[in-house]
Amino acid sequence: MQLDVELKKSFKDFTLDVAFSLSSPRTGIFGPSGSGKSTIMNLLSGLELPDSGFIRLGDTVLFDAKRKINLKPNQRNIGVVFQHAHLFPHMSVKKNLFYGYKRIKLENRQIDPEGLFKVLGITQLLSRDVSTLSGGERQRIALARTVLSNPRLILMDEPLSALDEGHKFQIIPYLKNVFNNYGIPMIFISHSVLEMRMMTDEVFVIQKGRIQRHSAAEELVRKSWGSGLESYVNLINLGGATPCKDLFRYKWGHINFILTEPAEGEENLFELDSRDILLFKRHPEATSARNLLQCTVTDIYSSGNRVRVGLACGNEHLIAQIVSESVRELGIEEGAMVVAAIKASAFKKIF
Ligand SMILES: Nc1ncnc2c1ncn2[C@@H]1O[C@H](COP(=O)(O)OP(=O)(O)OP(=O)(O)O)[C@@H](O)[C@H]1O
Repeated sequence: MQLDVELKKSFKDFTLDVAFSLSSPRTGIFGPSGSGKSTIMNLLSGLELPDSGFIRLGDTVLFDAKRKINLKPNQRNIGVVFQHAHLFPHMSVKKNLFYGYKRIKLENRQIDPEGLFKVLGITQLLSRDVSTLSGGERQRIALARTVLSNPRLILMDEPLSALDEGHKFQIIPYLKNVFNNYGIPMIFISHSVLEMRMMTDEVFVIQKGRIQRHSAAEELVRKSWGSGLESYVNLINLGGATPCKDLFRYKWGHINFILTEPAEGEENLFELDSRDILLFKRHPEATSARNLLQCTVTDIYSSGNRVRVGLACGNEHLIAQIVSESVRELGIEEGAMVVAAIKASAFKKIF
């Protein structure tokens, strides 16, 4: 699916002026509060009228100021998930879900509801009253309702920001499942670097109504010193574990990791704080760290007295954060060989 956009919109004290084309089906729009993220969503979905420009989705022109084309929101076939799930409070989950579905033309009902409910893990919630649901459950219902309308594109406007950290991480696998199962392209808005990294492949960075940068999500995170993140967090997807004495062995490419945490199923996402990776020039003689990896330094980013060191361990990549004094002492430069030491307890399970 191709989306090409060129839009201008002025409010009293703010002007949005953006032009972009999506090349990835999982794209993020990232920027600080007031930068114009929601305005872009509102223009794309047809809730706001642009002053000028065009929006093309595949071969359909949704808006073209010059040609005076402006499809109504319900003609655009774009689904929107907002920060707060707008559900009918007096109806059951099932009634909420089928309220819109029944109004969809038969030929457009291409999503099997039962299958979708399984993918989103909401089958057991169907008879519940909406008022009894948690925030994360409500967002999954809102997403199900959007997907049932069989949209060509889903816009997610800060869908996780109203959730606490625990619920946020619980819902992310469901969002990914929907994407993996139905392949509906999505634009994900957030000012969280971590969410960008987990939910998107490429990111448009917007500031003061203009697109400042277009980069891979991973690149954004690696360079996001100024975003308030104290340190970089490595996200590591590991399969099932085998017990190893009283610890657990996981495979990561050709590497074996020893962790304190057991696996739950065949997909386990762990975070590893870049500050929890110690670097040595040579293999240390004796250490309490259970994981010692021979790595090549690939990148070095400095900010003040802190330095992020990109490491290649075979085909896998990690980022360590050390202080600039250590960089000098260890003679760390691109291409240098180092040994990374990681404690078994440094891996924290997200889901
Ligand atoms: N209808 C409107 N009338 C006047 N000003 C508006 C209107 N909608 C948005 N704005 C202004 O446009 C600017 C961008 O708003 P927008 O909601 O797009 O930002 P955002 O990046 O989504 O912010 P946040 O992350 O806080 O939601 C803000 O200064 C906002 O006050």
